[in-house]
Amino acid sequence: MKLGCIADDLTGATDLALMLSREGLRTVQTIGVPDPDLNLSDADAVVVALKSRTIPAQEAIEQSLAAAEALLKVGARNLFFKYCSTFDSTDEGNIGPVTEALLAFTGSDFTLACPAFPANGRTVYKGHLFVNGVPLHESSMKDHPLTPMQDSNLVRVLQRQTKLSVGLVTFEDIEAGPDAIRSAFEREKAAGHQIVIVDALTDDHLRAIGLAAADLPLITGGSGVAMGLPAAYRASGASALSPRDEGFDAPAGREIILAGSCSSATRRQVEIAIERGIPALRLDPMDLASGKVTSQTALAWLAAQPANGPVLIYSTASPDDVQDVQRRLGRMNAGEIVEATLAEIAQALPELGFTRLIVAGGETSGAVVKALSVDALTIGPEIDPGVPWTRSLAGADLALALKSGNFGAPDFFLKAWSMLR
Ligand SMILES: Nc1ncnc2c1ncn2[C@@H]1O[C@H](COP(=O)(O)OP(=O)(O)OP(=O)(O)O)[C@@H](O)[C@H]1O
Ligand SMILES: O=C(O)[C@@H](O)C(=O)CO
Repeated sequence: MKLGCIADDLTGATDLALMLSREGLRTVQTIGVPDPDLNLSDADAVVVALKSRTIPAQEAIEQSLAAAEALLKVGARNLFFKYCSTFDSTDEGNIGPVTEALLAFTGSDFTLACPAFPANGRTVYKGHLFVNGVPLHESSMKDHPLTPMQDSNLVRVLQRQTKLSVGLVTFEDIEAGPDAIRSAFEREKAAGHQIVIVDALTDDHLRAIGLAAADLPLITGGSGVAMGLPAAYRASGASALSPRDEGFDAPAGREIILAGSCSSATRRQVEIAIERGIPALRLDPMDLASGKVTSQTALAWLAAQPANGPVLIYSTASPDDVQDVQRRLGRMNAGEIVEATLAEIAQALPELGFTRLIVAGGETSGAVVKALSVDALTIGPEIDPGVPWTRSLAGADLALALKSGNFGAPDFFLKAWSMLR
C-alpha cells in the first residue's frame, strides 16, 4: 500500500477517497481506525475517516496518531492528513496540532498545507483562501456555528494554531512547475519554516504540486492536493499500482435520501427534490424534542410511500429556523436529537428493503453510517465533484452517497440514482 490517509470527518474522507480512486489508486475507506481483520492487501490507498474536526485538540492528536500507526502497520509508506477545503478550524486547532503530531510521528521536519479544490470553487492565492471567488472571511464560512473562519490569510490562521514556523509558496513558483516547487520547498526550509501554505488556482497547479510533493512523508490538505499523487507514483515507478476495479454494481432495492444538513447547497437540493415530486417528510426538531414525532412516525410514513422511486426524509431548515431551534433546545442538543432520529430511521432501513441511500451532511452521515454498522466502503463513480457512490464492504450490503453539506449540483438528489445499475 502506498498512501495512508487520515481525514477529520466522514464526508471529507469520502471526498479524498474519490479523488484517489478517480486518479487511479485502488482505495478503501474505513470508518474509524481499521479493524485488524479487514483485508486491505489489495488497496493502494486507505482513507481512515475520523470525527476529529471540532473535538479537543489533544483528542484529535490521539485519534490521528492511532490511525497513523494502524496505517503504517498495514503497509502505508506515506501519510496524508485531509481537512476541509474551507480550512475549518479554530485558533486552538485542529489542523495545526494534528499536523505537528503527524510530522513528529513520521520523523520528518517539513510538510505543506493546501486546501485548494478548484472544481468546488476553493482556490488559494498569495496564501489567501477564496470560496467561489470570495475571500474566506467574507464567505458563508464566516458564520459557521463551530468553526467561524474570519481570516482568509492561511499563513496567519495556521500560525495561530502551531508552534512550528509557517511559510508560503506562491503561485509564481507553482506555475513554474514541479522542479521550481521543489526548489521553493528547499528555500522555505532553509528559511526555517516547517509547514508551507501552497497556492493553487487550477487543477494543473495541483498536479504539479502532487509531482513535487509525492515523496514527502506527510502531506496535508483538501482532496485537491491529492490529485497529482497517483500520477507521481506511476511516474516514479516506485509502486506497481493495482489494476483498477472498474465495476460498480449497487445492490437491488429501494432508494432513500436522508438530509440532516442545513448548508445552502443541501437546502437547494431539498427544494428541487420536493419541486420535482419526490415524496418528502420534514422532521421538525421541536416535534422530535417533545416526542410528538418519533422515528416510528417516520417509518410508518415510509411504509405508505410508493416503492418504485426515491423518498426523502429531511430536517433541513433555513439559518433563521436553525437559530430559533438552537435558542430553544441548545445547539448541541438540537443537533443530537435530529442525528439520533435519523440514525434510528437508518437502522430500520435494510429490513424495509432500502439498500440505496444518499445522506446529506458530515455529522449526519457519521450518525447514519454508525447506526448501519458500516465500517468500510469501496469507492464507485463520481456523482459531483467530491461525492462518489460507495458500497459497504461488510455488514448490510448498501450503496451509499455521503454528501458534504456544501457539495453537489442543485439536482444532486435526482440525478445520483441514474448512475446505479
Ligand atoms: N432543523 C434543524 N435545526 C437545528 N439543527 C439541525 C436541524 N437539522 C439538522 N440539524 C443538525 O445540524 C447539524 C448539521 O451538520 P452536518 O455535518 O450533518 O451538515 P453540514 O454541516 O451541512 O455538512 P458538512 O459537515 O459536510 O459541511 C447536525 O448535527 C444536524 O443534526
Ligand atoms: O474538503 C471539503 O470541503 C469536504 O471534503 C469536507 O471536508 C466537508 O466537510
